[in-house]
Amino acid sequence: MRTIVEVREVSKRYKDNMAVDRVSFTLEEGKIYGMLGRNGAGKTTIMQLLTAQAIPSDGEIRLFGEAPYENARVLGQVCFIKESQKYPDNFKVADALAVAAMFFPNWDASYAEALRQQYNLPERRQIKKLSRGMLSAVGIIIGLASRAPLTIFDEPYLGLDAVARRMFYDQLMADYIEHPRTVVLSTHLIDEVSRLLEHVLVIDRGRILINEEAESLRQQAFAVAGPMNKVETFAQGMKVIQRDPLGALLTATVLGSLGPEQRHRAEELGLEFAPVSLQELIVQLTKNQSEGKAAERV
Ligand SMILES: Nc1ncnc2c1ncn2[C@@H]1O[C@H](COP(=O)(O)OP(=O)(O)OP(=O)(O)O)[C@@H](O)[C@H]1O
Repeated sequence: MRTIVEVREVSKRYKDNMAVDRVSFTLEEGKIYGMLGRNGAGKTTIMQLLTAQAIPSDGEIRLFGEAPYENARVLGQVCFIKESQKYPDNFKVADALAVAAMFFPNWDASYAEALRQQYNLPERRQIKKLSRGMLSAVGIIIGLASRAPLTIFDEPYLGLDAVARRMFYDQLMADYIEHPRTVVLSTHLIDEVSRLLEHVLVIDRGRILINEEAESLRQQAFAVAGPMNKVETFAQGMKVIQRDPLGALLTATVLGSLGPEQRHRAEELGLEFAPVSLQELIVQLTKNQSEGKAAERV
């Protein structure tokens, strides 16, 4: 797979605050990445650096093999949808879509129109008069219909209800399958998007804590469910990272990979395996790793 983004030892300093601290990673063509992390971790700053909206204090960024700054050829291939997008004061929905159509070479006008109708966005309504959720829908439509080879969504769902968010995830998946491209999704709603993510980048205090395929992350834990006492017997001596009781039943999430011996023991006890929550796993790994890193720094 072709590498389309290379970030080498990049830092961004705001006065005495290191928002991004010597970060290196690559993004490959045709993959969906999750950029995850706590508030203030540095995710938006990294996305601004990638899209040339901020300049690194140190290090180097290459997009499609070139430096992105003031490089129209590169920036036409990148679509960055951010939560705080500003539009000119009297812009209508139709104007925002018309400008996007001019900017993005792969723009699909009929797809944009179909999405506009699905999200019930009145074409002639001024953007400043849209509700919060409708404003997010404008960003989502532009992000999807741009079909940009690198599309970045920074928490694109603010104000969207659960039905509309679900619509976005389904549309993203369907359109990505037909038109593969690289997508970066930054979100706090990890469980909602976890089925979409192929690769996970977890940022913590300006550094990368986890840079791993989602599938291999999922294999780092398993969940086992059944009568409470039997689950506890099974899990003795294991690292249980979460216990979800439901009446007399318990689902325990255990860190570690599931071997044939454990599978056999679980079967003997009549226990079942359940899917692991990526969100819970990331919370736990983040906790472990940042505690480890804090200890290293002492
Ligand atoms: N323009 C700026 N000037 C000064 N400090 C900034 C600026 N932009 C970001 N920061 C600081 O950089 C750090 C990282 O912020 P950033 O917005 O990248 O985090 P984030 O991971 O996107 O957070 P959230 O999930 O809350 O959106 C924070 O400490 C923030 O206060």
